[in-house]
Amino acid sequence: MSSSDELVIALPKGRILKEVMPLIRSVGIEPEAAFDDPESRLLQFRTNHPNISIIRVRSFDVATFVAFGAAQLGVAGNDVLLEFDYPEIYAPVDLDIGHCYIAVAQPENLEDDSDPSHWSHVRIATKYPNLTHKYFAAAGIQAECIKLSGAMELAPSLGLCRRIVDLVSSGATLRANGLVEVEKILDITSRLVVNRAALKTRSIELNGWVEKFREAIDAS
Ligand SMILES: Nc1ncnc2c1ncn2[C@@H]1O[C@H](COP(=O)(O)OP(=O)(O)OP(=O)(O)O)[C@@H](O)[C@H]1O
Ligand SMILES: O=P(O)(O)OC[C@H]1O[C@H](OP(=O)(O)OP(=O)(O)O)[C@H](O)[C@@H]1O
Repeated sequence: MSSSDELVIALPKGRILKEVMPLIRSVGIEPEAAFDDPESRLLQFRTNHPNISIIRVRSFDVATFVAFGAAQLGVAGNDVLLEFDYPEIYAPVDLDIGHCYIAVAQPENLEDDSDPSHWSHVRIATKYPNLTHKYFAAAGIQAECIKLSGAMELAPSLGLCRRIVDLVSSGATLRANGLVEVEKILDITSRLVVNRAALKTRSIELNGWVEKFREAIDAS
């Protein structure tokens, strides 16, 4: 499957997929049966539109596939978009799904100064080193980031660092691991993303899909 009029949509395969699929279906895109078969090892799926396929990848990789033009459309959280900050990605529609926020957290029994405005240097475990670095730099604080891919909440109790920057939704993961939120950084939702070059060369087609997603959100 690769011709110049093929449209590839990159979707995140993790927790957000079950919120994404009703939207994909509401704009009239239905993947082939293998998409819902847990035994299937397929990674690219045909749809009811002969020129449209769906790939299912890690949420960070959605941004990379779209930025490099390997996929023309996708769905990604603004956590991922801000972390990469790819100029090639345009994010025109807030899909109003994947609601959570990014926060700084630390052990509830941490004795030192927990007022961020008093810090000059912090060591932080996070999946978002660029975003974390920029956030603290804006406040004149140098952040030394230790990149993890998940389970950040383990880092303080095992002595990797004292603080983490991670996503929070219900707060249950922080609580279960003896951490408390110190500062909220940013609200997060998932966005429809488009490769900017493709938007120029295939503007009627891609703007048409952008409009359909907008209408689906407005109607929901
Ligand atoms: N607890 C949460 N509640 C709501 N949305 C979340 C939550 N955690 C993450 N998200 C959103 O979903 C996206 C994907 O989540 P996450 O990075 O945790 O992936 P995952 O489901 O663990 O899968 P993978 O690591 O394989 O990509 C995040 O980028 C974020 O925008
Ligand atoms: O506030 P809560 O409702 O507990 O949600 C927050 C958790 O959800 C995400 O992790 P996820 O479950 O996706 O696992 P991960 O550690 O692999 O990213 C995030 O990284 C937090 O750990």
